[in-house]
Amino acid sequence: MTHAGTLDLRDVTIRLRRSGVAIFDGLGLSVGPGGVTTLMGPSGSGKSTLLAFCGGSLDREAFTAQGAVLIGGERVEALPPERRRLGLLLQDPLLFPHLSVAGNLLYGLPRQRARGRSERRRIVEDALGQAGLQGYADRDPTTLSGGQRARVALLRTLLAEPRALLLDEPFSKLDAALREDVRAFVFDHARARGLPTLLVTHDEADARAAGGPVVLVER
Ligand SMILES: Nc1ncnc2c1ncn2[C@@H]1O[C@H](COP(=O)(O)OP(=O)(O)OP(=O)(O)O)[C@@H](O)[C@H]1O
Repeated sequence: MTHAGTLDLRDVTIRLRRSGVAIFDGLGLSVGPGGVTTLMGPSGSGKSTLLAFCGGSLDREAFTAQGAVLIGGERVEALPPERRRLGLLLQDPLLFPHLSVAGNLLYGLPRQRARGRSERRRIVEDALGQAGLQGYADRDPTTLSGGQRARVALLRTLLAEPRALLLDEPFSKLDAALREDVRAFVFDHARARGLPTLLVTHDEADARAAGGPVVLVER
């Protein structure tokens, strides 16, 4: 199933509440279906803050924010995070330790998709097969390697059928070889599904692999 659309930010201004300093002032950007836009900039320049604004998890006690976030033309900035249908991946893949790999994968699955036990099993096996993780359904996620956890976290995000991806340094803890594999896996999926993707990274190789425009965020 594809969820083609664009991710647009319009006239986004985010200020530190205490000082009134603007971290972003009238920012606009547009990511097309399957495109990846990379945000780069020094530590503290506001990259994660911008993703939090898009995803609906901005700390409103610390920041004030104005502007629009549109997914496929629909304004979402006033919706609660779970209704924005954005896939967020962070540096540390957060898998639920009390659930199996299959339990983690099925966690965000839209209810109408997984009717019976065998259907759910098929969805899990298909997803694991795509990621080279056949046979991992019943594993305890705490026994997986970093790269395997990263893949499971990505599969879980994709199975939840997001309309766009927000990636906050999701490759930075992986060693070089694995990093290339997981990166290709993420970008290939984003392209194949037509998902617009915003990537935060400090790594120029990530930006090159993403292939899209790079936005430099200044302090
Ligand atoms: N909860 C908070 N309360 C007050 N200030 C905050 C809070 N979170 C972040 N900041 C400030 O907002 C600015 C932007 O931080 P942010 O984490 O978005 O930067 P970043 O570019 O993602 O940095 P890094 O590359 O280190 O992850 C920084 O000046 C930071 O100190």
